[in-house]
Amino acid sequence: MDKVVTCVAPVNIATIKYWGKRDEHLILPLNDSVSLTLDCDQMHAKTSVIAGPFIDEDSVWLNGQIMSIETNERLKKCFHLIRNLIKIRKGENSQESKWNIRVCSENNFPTAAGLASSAAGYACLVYTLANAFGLLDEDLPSIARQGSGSACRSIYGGFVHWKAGIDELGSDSTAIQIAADTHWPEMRIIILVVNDSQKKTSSTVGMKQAVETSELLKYRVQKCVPERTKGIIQAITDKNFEKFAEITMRDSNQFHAVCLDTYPPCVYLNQVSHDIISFVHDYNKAVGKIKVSYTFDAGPNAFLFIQQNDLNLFMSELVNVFPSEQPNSSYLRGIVSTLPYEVKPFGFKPKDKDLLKYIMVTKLGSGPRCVNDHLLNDDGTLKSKQ
Ligand SMILES: Nc1ncnc2c1ncn2[C@@H]1O[C@H](COP(=O)(O)OP(=O)(O)OP(=O)(O)O)[C@@H](O)[C@H]1O
Ligand SMILES: C[C@@](O)(CCOP(=O)(O)OP(=O)(O)O)CC(=O)O
Repeated sequence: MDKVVTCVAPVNIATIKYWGKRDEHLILPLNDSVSLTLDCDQMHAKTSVIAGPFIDEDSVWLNGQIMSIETNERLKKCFHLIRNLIKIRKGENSQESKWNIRVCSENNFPTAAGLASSAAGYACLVYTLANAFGLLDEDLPSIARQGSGSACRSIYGGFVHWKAGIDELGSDSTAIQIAADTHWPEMRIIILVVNDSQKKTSSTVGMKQAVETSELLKYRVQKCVPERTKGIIQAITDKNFEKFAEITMRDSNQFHAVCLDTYPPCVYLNQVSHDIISFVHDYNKAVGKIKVSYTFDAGPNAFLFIQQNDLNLFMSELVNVFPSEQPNSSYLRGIVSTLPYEVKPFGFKPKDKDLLKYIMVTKLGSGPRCVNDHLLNDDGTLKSKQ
C-alpha cells in the first residue's frame, strides 16, 4: 500500500438500547438493539491509515495524542481480527498481514463525552482498515463490535438492527440495515448537549454491574425488548412517527430505570435531563399529538427526534425554554436557521440561562465513506495543521 486511505464514519443513536453483555470478551449483547445513523456532515470520526514495510511499528494517534495499543485490549483485538481477515482473503503467508500499520484519527466533536465517539471511532477504524486492504465485506460489523458494541451499527446508514444472536461464538450477532436514510428523509435529530462536569460510570462498567445486580434487566431482555424491537421496526417501515416516538421514549426511560435498579445505582440523567423530558411531554400535550421524542444514553445529553415540518415551531419554543447567553451561531449548530425565533407558540416558562452548552441539529446519514482529505502523508508522517 503506497497511498494513505482516509474515511469518515458516523455516530449512531439507539432507540432500543443495547445494555448488557452475554459475553464480555467477544462483546455479545443480551438483547437486540435498533439505532439511527446520523449524517457525517455534522458529526464524524475521520481516520487515515497507511501500512507497508516502511512503517516501523503499529501506532494509533487519536486527536493528536498517541494511544497505547499494548494496553488497549479492544484496539489490539481489532488489529488482530483485520490481520486474520487479510490471511483468510489473501493467503496465510501474505506479506500484507505482516505489515505494520499507522493510524491517525480525529473526531470533529467531543471525545468520551457521552456523544458516542467510541461507536464512530471504532466503526471508522475498521472501515478504513478494510478499505486500505481491500476487505470490504459482511465481517465488518463483527470486527467493529469487538472494538465497542454499538460501533457495529455505525457501519451502516439509515436505520440499523443489531441482532443479539444465540451462537456462543457470535456468528449470528451482527448488524443489518432496516431501511436506508432516504426512506425517511424528513427525520431530524436534535442533540442537546447539557452543561455537566460530573464524571460518569462508563457504559462498559455500568452494563456489567446491571447484568450482575438488576432484576429489572432480566424482565427487559426477556419481555420488553423483543416486543419493542418488533414494534419499532414496523413503525420505521410504515413511517409511523407517533409509534416510533413512543417506543423510543419508553425504551430510554426503562434503560435508565435499569440503571437505577443496578446496585449500587448508576445515575446518568441529571436535573436538566429531567427538565428536558418534562418539556417534551408538555410540548406534545400542548400540540395534542406526539411531535417530538427523546432518548438518553449513558449521560445527561438528550437526543430528540422530530420531523422537518415540525422543527421550526419546536425550536422556537425550545430556545425560549432553554435560553443561552452565547452568540447565536455557537449555541445553535448544524442544519437549523439561526435565532431569533420570534414566535413562542405555547409560551412555556423560560428556565435559567445556559443549562445547555449547545444545540446541534442533524439528519440521517448513509454510513461511512472514503474522503480525500488525509491526516497522514504517504510516507507515514502526520500532516501538520495549517
Ligand atoms: N476516532 C477514534 N478512533 C479510535 N478510537 C476512538 C475514537 N474515538 C473514540 N475512541 C475510543 O473511544 C473511547 C471513548 O469512549 P467512551 O465510551 O468513553 O466515550 P463516548 O463513546 O464518547 O461516550 P458514550 O459511550 O457514553 O456515548 C476513547 O477513549 C477511545 O478509546
Ligand atoms: C447506552 C448505550 O449507548 C450503550 C453503548 O455501549 P457501548 O457500545 O459504548 O459499550 P461497549 O460495548 O462496552 O463498548 C446504548 C446503545 O448505544 O445502544
